[in-house]
Amino acid sequence: MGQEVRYRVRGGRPLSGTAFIQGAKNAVLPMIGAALLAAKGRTVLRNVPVIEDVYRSLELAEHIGAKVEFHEAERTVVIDASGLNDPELAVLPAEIAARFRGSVLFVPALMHRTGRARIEGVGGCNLGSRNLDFHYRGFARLGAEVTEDPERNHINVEASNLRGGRLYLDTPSHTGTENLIMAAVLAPGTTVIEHAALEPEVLDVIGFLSAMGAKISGGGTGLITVEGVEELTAVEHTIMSDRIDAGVFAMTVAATGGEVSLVGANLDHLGVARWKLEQMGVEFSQEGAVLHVTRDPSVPLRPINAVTSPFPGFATDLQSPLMALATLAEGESYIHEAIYDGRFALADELNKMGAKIEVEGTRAIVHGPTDLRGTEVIAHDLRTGAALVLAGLVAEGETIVAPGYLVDRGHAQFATRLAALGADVERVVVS
Ligand SMILES: CC(=O)N[C@H]1[C@@H](OP(=O)(O)OP(=O)(O)OC[C@H]2O[C@@H](n3ccc(=O)[nH]c3=O)[C@H](O)[C@@H]2O)O[C@H](CO)[C@@H](O)[C@@H]1O
Ligand SMILES: C=C(OP(=O)(O)O)C(=O)O
Repeated sequence: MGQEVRYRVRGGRPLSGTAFIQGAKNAVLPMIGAALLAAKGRTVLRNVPVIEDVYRSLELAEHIGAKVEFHEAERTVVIDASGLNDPELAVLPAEIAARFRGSVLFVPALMHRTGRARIEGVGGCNLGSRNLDFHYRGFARLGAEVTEDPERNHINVEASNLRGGRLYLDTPSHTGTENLIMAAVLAPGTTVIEHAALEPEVLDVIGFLSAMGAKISGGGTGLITVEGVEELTAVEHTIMSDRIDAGVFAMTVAATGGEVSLVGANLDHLGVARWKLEQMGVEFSQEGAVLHVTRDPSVPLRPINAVTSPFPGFATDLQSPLMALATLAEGESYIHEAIYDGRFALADELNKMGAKIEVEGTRAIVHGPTDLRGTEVIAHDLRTGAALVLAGLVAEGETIVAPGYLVDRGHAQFATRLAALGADVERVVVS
């Protein structure tokens, strides 16, 4: 039997001090995929979060022929993709690819560098249905042949002759936008993508690709135009800070009370989450690249209504910690999950801790305030895990959150960074 990671949390301490916000998971994963588009040279990525999804992504890059170095102490990744040209290796095997969502972001590099790709599985958080039809339909409109092998559950992509085309997304898919841009950057001619995502990570990826020599305009407007170029160059890039990590830390301070400085956090990147937290009683002040978060524990938190939507709307990835926070607010909070049809697994876990949450379809009513009690709870996905750690920090007694691997997928040194603020939390490895 392998090792299992758990988070052991004891509640009751206010937080204070400084937390360092990690580099963005949802920016580094597409950038590792984008680095593979450079046929020569070495790409250097800085401010890389030391998280499980990055390890999986680098394993996958090596598997298809790239050379990678992860200098963890320096949070720096070096990628040499000059060896990525063997069509026999153009396979994303389920044992790696099915463990994280970002594996789908390797398809454009495989299409351009080897002319083909076989996808044996794509993972990610289990949040209900998570289709990839926008990606595959877009690749097909650029000239790829995409076929499904339903018996083996594989997708085969043949892409010897990609060219620009007119593309659209039914909804502004985050990785869908990144993937279609990456498929277009080396395709001769002009590509136009309508209804593109506006997330800050998408803009960071566009900045990275542009530094590599790609010609992309319209980032942040919803209508992106890409002029295909012949080659891209390996460059150095510093990953933006992770707005979801920042949001989780801000909500944790909101829960425990206290005063914390978040180094690298950008209030503008929180979108509507900023206004919702302010309505609940959190105070923010941005001082250059440091965000101060304060919550007076003697003033009760106010309840909230929130509906998740693409940026700058309330981020679905912050919906779980918001639900945990709402259990402490004085009154009823209403949460509508409008991105995913299965992202309320947290409610039952919080109810085990004494919360009173009713779920009907994609809507939840949180009846607060409740006194949470520590117990053993299940992290069904990455943000459920983080939200349960948050709940544990205000619960009476001890809370055990497992499997911790899911938290480690997206939050680097989570326990260490919380403990530096005074929290009683440990990451425990059991065999
Ligand atoms: C690695 C990464 O960046 N992950 C983020 C990314 O996921 P991801 O890019 O997978 O999320 P999308 O924006 O694509 O998904 C949004 C919605 O569109 C649907 N859809 C998407 C693509 C498609 O081809 N067909 C389709 O129907 C999905 O099922 C979902 O309901 O954005 C999500 C929404 O902000 C975040 O929760 C994830 O943290
Ligand atoms: C849903 C998430 O990630 P992924 O898309 O990588 O599963 C997340 O980060 O909360």
